[in-house]
Amino acid sequence: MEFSSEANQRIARISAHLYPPNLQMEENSCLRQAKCRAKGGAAGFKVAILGAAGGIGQPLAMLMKINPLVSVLHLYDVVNTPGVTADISHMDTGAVVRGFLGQPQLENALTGMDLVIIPAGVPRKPGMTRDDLFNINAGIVRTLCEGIAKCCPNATVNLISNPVNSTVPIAAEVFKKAGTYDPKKLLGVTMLDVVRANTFVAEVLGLDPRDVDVPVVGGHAGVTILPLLSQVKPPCSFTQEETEYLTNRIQNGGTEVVEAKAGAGSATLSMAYAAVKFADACLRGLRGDAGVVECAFVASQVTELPFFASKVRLGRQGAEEIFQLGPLNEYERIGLEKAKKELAGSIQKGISFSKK
Ligand SMILES: NC(=O)c1ccc[n+]([C@@H]2O[C@H](COP(=O)([O-])OP(=O)(O)OC[C@H]3O[C@@H](n4cnc5c(N)ncnc54)[C@H](O)[C@@H]3O)[C@@H](O)[C@H]2O)c1
Ligand SMILES: O=C(O)C[C@H](O)C(=O)O
Repeated sequence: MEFSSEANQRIARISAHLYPPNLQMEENSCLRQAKCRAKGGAAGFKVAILGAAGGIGQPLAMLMKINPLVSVLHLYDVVNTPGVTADISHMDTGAVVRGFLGQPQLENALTGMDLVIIPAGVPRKPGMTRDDLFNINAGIVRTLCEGIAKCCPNATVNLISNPVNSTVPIAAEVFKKAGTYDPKKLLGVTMLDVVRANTFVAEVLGLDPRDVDVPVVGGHAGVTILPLLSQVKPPCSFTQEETEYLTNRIQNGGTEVVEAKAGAGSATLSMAYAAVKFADACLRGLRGDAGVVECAFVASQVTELPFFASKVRLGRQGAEEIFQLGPLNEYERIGLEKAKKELAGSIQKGISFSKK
């Protein structure tokens, strides 16, 4: 195919803008021509996924490519991003997709981002707790957050990597050290607990899960996952047996998947769904939509602990309002004490790691 020299210059200009040399995947002039003429990516937010080639990262990337609020999607991982990027980039939706491979490309992946979603790190195998992932994932999260502090200090961060109860405090310490910490913009993703709670409660009530809203507070591991079944919408009541069954199933939903996968990892597909639901809420908040409320693990004064998951209102500044827990029944009050005890240790572990 022949192009006029004027057209070639235009292609080169736009291509250089979209794909600076150090970001370029292999491409030929026909491909550049296609990029030149492609529409999309005009209005919207710039989103990076760190750990984009993983079990969560890939379906998450696919779902974010469909999200009309996203104009630019950066996919970063230490392996396999060229393939994932090529694959996702063929989807005929508006977001422009760029791939970044390995630490030397981290800064380019992050520069200019509005929202950074982090599912990077190792998942559990049967018999492990989330805390068993600490030794590997703490360092990964620290490095990635150092990059965020340097390249997109105003971005909202959705942190998925486990143990969330410790990785969020680690991220906060990194940002404090860099002088960029905005507690409203650092959100630990506990949406999967809400998604599971809605599903399991709907099963018991015989309802459509889309009509059910269960607040889940505390943190994201075992007894720190505290569903407030007394506050379910639509209003309903449960027998003691149902309350115990539901609380136990919601708290152990992650382990249920880890055991079913039998060594092949933990929840990825439901997590990608939950991550996109949460990221979409963050983007709607950033856009200025009113009344966007979801649960998240954030810096908090709801309890005496420095971090706690509860309902938050998402706005232009991130988690602009953090809601109190509301009235708890006796069962939930006992659960809250257990949750706080375990959470205190996990939070401290994250803070101590960062201060070493
Ligand atoms: N918050 C939640 O509700 C929730 C739910 C499910 C899983 N998780 C956690 O999410 C994490 C990822 O799970 P997964 O199933 O996708 O694991 P995975 O192993 O399939 O994918 C992780 C990806 O992270 C990448 N990675 C590793 N080190 C990296 C680094 N330094 N920089 C960038 N990328 C890096 C890997 O190459 C891999 O592609 C785990 O820690 C898991 O426990 C959290
Ligand atoms: O259980 C895990 O290890 C992964 C995740 O935290 C989950 O809740 O599914």
